Amino acid sequence: MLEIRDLQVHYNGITALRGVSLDVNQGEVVALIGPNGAGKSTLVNAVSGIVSPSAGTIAFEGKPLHSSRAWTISGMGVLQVPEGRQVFPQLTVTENLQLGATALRGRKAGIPLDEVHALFPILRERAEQLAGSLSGGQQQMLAIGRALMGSPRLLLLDEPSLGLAPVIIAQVFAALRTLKERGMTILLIEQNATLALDLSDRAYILEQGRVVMSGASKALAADADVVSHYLGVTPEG
Ligand SMILES: Nc1ncnc2c1ncn2[C@@H]1O[C@H](COP(=O)(O)OP(=O)(O)OP(=O)(O)O)[C@@H](O)[C@H]1O
Repeated sequence: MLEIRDLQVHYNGITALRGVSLDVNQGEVVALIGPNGAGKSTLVNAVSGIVSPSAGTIAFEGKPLHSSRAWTISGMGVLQVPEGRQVFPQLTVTENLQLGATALRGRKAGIPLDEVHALFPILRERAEQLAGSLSGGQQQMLAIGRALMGSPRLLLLDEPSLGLAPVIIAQVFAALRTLKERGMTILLIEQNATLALDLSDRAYILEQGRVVMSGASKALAADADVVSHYLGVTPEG
């Protein structure tokens, strides 16, 4: 569904991606893990058209994306939940959700508001509250709900656990698991490799702009090198 080949991105002389190739198949959850500055956000920002690659190709269902604008890409159903949520603080929860539906642009609405409310009941309870007054966890749920209102064919999630308490992370990831069980295709960036490998089918590990390892998430989670480098514990521990 998504095919990335030899992708390179530079920012004013800084090389962020040095030839990354990656695939996401329909119905898969694919995780992208790696340390700070590895290039994870750059990769999803290139997919969604926020940054322009200097070389390489990105194709979604066979159609090239690498020279398309963000507006065109979101209209194709490639929808991003950005790092740091970025909800509209002066709009209500419901208004934020309604804005998400503008990404449909003629495509059929697949996920009605009721379903978003069922997934995140707090968004119904706080429907008329300004988004800026929500807690970080509630804003994360709103940011995911907003993307769902655009009926994503590919959902890009950038660090959904960032800055959240463990109990809230568990709620967010339970909702993501429900989406996965319904067959949603997801590319998930996570610094918390344990969470990412637990949810995903396959994963890529990025370091300094390169893929250093990839494979089935279960196999990676059982690999001693991955455990000691990325899961924050020693193989014995
Ligand atoms: N707008 C920008 N201008 C200049 N350099 C940038 C810009 N955005 C990212 N970089 C640099 O590109 C590299 C990759 O950054 P990126 O944010 O993609 O990494 P990341 O793996 O997502 O890390 P993080 O978890 O910290 O977001 C880093 O060296 C970063 O400093």
